[in-house]
Amino acid sequence: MSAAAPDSITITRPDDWHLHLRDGAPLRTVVPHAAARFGRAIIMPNLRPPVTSTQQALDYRQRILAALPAAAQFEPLMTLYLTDQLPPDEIWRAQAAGVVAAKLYPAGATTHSDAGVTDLRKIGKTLEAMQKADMPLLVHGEVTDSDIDLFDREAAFITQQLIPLRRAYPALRIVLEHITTRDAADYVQQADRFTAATITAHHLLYNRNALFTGGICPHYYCLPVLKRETHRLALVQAASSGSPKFFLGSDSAPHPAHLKEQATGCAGCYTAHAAIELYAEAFDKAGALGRLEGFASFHGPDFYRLPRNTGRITLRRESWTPPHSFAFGDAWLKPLRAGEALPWKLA
Ligand SMILES: NC(=O)N[C@@H](CC(=O)O)C(=O)O
Ligand SMILES: [Zn+2]
Ligand SMILES: [Zn+2]
Repeated sequence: MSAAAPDSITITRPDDWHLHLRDGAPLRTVVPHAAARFGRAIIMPNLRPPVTSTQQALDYRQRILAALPAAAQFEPLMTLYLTDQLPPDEIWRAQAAGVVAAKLYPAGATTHSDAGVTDLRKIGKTLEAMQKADMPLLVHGEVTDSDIDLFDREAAFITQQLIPLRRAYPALRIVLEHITTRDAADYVQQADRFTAATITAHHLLYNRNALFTGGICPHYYCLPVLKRETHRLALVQAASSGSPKFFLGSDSAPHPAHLKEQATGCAGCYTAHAAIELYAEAFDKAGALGRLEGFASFHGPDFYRLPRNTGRITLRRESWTPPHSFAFGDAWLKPLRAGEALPWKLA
């Protein structure tokens, strides 16, 4: 085939800069999926109870490592969950112990965010410590105000919260996580070098029609929710632009199928079983496979100031079909594209 549409692509081993692994028995399903693809992953701290101390992060890290297959080489990069009460000292303790970032969940914005921050003014001292320690702040960027339309909550967060935050802590490295709108892509693109964003595979592949095609489809429901096509196109453009501000964060967020399929189904799409394959599909569709390596393997470590991985992975243009479910502790997990063919396969 021509160079424009190769049948295989070999790239530096990628990393996942936004990943939910959960805890307990489900780790045995989720951790091997991530470790087969990625060298490292930023592990989200929204457990119940949340990971709010250095010791909890270190203990959680051990449980993740214990769930790794024998030959796997995978480094979980741990994060702290910010609350109104997190003492600034904890930032220094965490950094000394190798915790790489802290996560801002506006209280009530998403899954397991009830212990999150109720008002940014309450965590000023902690943010100051982070800026001084040069520890990145990871942000779920949605306002929680019920007066704001659900589809506008990311754009409102940028104007109401992020721009003032950016101004108040100019040297704080901020990652706007899982961006879903043209507004966010434009904001990050024009922001300074201390600001970056992650983009999920599902937001590159789908618009909000996926939620309602043929009936309500809870396995496409995540937060921030899928947006209209113009936004998806802006995300594809940002991800494949070559800009170092955008990098891979799958936001693979497993929930037992019965909790997604009930009357109030919970938010989160599971993609860890095929994450890099789904990104390859999105980049291929955009005619931008040549830009996948920068997005998946270089821009993240460069922003986090970590070395790039040295190993490589190969993806082949070869159809395969993810199973209908995976065991998930005592329950079942339904992966994205369950039972539907994917065009790219990990060699
Ligand atoms: N993305 C989601 O829809 N859900 C995530 C939380 C989050 O990343 O906001 C989860 O933990 O389930
Ligand atoms: Zn989030
Ligand atoms: Zn997430």
